[in-house]
Amino acid sequence: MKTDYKPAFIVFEGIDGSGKSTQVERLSERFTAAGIRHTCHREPTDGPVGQLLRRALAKDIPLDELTLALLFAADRSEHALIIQKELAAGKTVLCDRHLLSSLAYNAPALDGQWVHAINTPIRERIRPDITFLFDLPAEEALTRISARGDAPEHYEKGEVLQQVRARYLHWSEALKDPLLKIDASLPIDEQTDLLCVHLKEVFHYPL
Ligand SMILES: Nc1ncnc2c1ncn2[C@@H]1O[C@H](COP(=O)(O)OP(=O)(O)OP(=O)(O)O)[C@@H](O)[C@H]1O
Ligand SMILES: Cc1cn([C@H]2C[C@H](O)[C@@H](COP(=O)(O)O)O2)c(=O)[nH]c1=O
Repeated sequence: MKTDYKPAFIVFEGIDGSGKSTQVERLSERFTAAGIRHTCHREPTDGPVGQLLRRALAKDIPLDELTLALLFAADRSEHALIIQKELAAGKTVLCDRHLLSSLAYNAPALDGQWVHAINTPIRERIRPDITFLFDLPAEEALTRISARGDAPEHYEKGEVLQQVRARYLHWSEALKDPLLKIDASLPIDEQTDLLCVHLKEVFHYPL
């Protein structure tokens, strides 16, 4: 069995409540147990632009869709520089959301090609080696979100998440980046096993 893996940029995507953060945490635990050096990231980031975005998502400050799309790209631009450094230092990067989120969420009011265009310089800096897309019907995601007990954020509404899910499926084909769609209704451990099998078979991670 080959185990000569090189550090990869691994992205987790899907609608709110689809289970991304849970899987980042589970995969991180498996990586730690296997001695794989890695770091966990998320977008929006915890940097200055990301913090502003989190306030807008929590409905603390009103920002329109154009401003949000520009801020998500700005936050990602800074983030790409950090990710490049982590990879160069030999660490695998697990990232909760990246470009596909902008295409899925920020394109309804705006032209999808324009959202793609403002992110193109970032794509030239960094591209995911693999994206795991956690696919779940919006109603199931909303049930999970309300069970979590947090106040619903800016995009956490049934009709919005239904459209976001459809745009995820469209853009995941259109981008042509390496992507594995996961049935997010499966039990948590079963999904983590699927991720590990893929990373072992395709990227030779010692999992
Ligand atoms: N496979 C699963 N089956 C049932 N419940 C799950 C599953 N995966 C995660 N959950 C639960 O669903 C809720 C949402 O999961 P999680 O926070 O990981 O989703 P998320 O995609 O990161 O959400 P968000 O984008 O809103 O932050 C959590 O309470 C989590 O424990
Ligand atoms: C990166 C990114 C995110 N969003 C949206 C998607 C979610 O509703 C929130 C982030 O919340 P999470 O609990 O951390 O998943 O932000 C977006 O609209 N565009 C983006 O580029």
